[in-house]
Amino acid sequence: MRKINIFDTTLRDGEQSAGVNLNLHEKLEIARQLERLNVDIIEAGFPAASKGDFESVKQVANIIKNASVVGLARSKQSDIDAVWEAVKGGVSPRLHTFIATSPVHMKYKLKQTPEEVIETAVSSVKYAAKLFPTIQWSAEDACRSDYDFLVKIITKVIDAGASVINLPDTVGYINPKEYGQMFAYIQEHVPNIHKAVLSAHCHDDLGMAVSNSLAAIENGVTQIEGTINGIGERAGNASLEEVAVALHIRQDYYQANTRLKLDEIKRTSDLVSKLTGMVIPPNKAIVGKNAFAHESGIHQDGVLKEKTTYEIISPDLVGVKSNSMVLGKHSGRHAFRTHLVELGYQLEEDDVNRLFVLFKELADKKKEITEEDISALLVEQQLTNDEDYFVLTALQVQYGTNQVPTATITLTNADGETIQEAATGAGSVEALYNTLERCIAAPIVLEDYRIQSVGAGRDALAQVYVKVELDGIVSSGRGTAQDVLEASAKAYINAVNRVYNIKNSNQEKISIS
Ligand SMILES: CC(=O)SCCNC(=O)CCNC(=O)[C@H](O)C(C)(C)COP(=O)(O)OP(=O)(O)OC[C@H]1O[C@@H](n2cnc3c(N)ncnc32)[C@H](O)[C@@H]1OP(=O)(O)O
Ligand SMILES: CC(C)C(=O)C(=O)O
Repeated sequence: MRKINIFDTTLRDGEQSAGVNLNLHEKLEIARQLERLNVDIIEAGFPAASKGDFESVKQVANIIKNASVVGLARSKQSDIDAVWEAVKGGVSPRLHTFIATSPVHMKYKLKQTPEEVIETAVSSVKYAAKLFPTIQWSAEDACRSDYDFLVKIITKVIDAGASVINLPDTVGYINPKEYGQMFAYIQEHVPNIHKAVLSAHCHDDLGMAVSNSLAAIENGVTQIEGTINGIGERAGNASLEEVAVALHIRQDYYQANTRLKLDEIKRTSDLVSKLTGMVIPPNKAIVGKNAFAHESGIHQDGVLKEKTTYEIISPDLVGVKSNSMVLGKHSGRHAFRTHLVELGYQLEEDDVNRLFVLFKELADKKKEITEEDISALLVEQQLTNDEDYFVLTALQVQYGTNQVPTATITLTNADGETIQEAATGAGSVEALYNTLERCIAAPIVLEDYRIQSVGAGRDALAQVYVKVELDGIVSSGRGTAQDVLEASAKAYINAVNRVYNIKNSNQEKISIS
């Protein structure tokens, strides 16, 4: 059985999904869960991109003990230095550096000749080799590159010190047969390729990212890069849970496996979905709500007689629980704490106590509290170290079938001042958002609004995700409440607060001495 290393880039390429921006606490929470899932490598960010990115890579490197933490860098000394400063405190620091190798990227983007690109790549790997024990080098847009040019540059970067060679399908263009052939060609023609681990990194523009990753494995690749739930730039990356479960279920065919604890998959997927606001489609393989639901009579009959008639994956395998314990207003601190641990959260006693108070408040309003409610509560209350520039103090919305909806809102700003405004709209949510825009006194464009219920039942919590644009910065926000309008207001304010936090963290680009 060949061992396949899993390189998780949820925190880097995953965060490149339009509208997703995770704060430091959220990144640390995801990193801890990735460690529980047992991924081999965590790409925690691009340290040269901003002070915030630098800090989060650094903190992830400091807390993760069972995976190698890597940062991304262009072929530039300042980017490489930023990665080193961020990851050097980690147990197994790594660099991931890249340069584009396709004719279109070299000519129009980099404005370099192929020979100059080789020179840039080799000199940056040589420079990095003085700092890093492990260097991964990627040929950006490898799949649209000339294969003989790839042979030439790969041979030279391995000689310069790279020990992992990644050939990404940056634009999601290739198909499985071609991707396999490309890796076969490289192994046949690069004389020193035995000194390097081969890695695949696929995008899903044509819906082939997972198939391409599996084809790469069939052709000698031993490292797969991807993200949880397949999030990422444009149509996303290869979904790691799909790759890992495909290898497990079809070991007979692939003769390869990962180290992942597959029963941590569902929890990881839920956490990433909640924190990024990227909702999982119900029919998504492995982690979708319907992935284990048998709907039609003939299927149900078959499953009742023998599960394997229609079930190739057991829900338990990936951590999907059929029976979740229900908490209510009579539950005590022990049951609550046990529940948090089962959900994978290790919190300080003070945080447990603080959340317990909120849990009791919710339990007074809601008959049964499910795991989903607790996760929503946690995500809402726990994972924010952002500064609150605006806090919702009071909210009133008037709505009647023959009346213009009107909202009145009171906010408190960072200086402790009270702001009160009222405005109308075509509907209640529009009235609410027109009023909030007045309170914040800045032009805010609402780019996306999504609402879903947390769990089932009439008293289910409402969870709202919004995407707003303010001063050229796009940010997502979320809010949870029993009332949909309160959840809508909270999500909007959360997104605006995040814009101000991003503006602050971007003001100063890091400079490493
Ligand atoms: C395929 C991928 O996913 S690559 C990773 C994508 N991730 C990101 O871009 C992270 C977020 N990015 C950022 O914050 C910014 O783009 C920064 C800080 C990295 C750079 O910002 P800026 O200095 O303002 O440059 P900008 O982004 O406008 O342009 C990129 C520059 O890097 C150059 N560049 C691109 N890739 C590379 C590379 N691998 N090596 C060296 N230079 C590169 C471009 O040619 C361009 O150079 P130019 O200014 O001389 O034309
Ligand atoms: C930096 C590289 C690996 C990348 O993200 C891509 O090419 O898609």
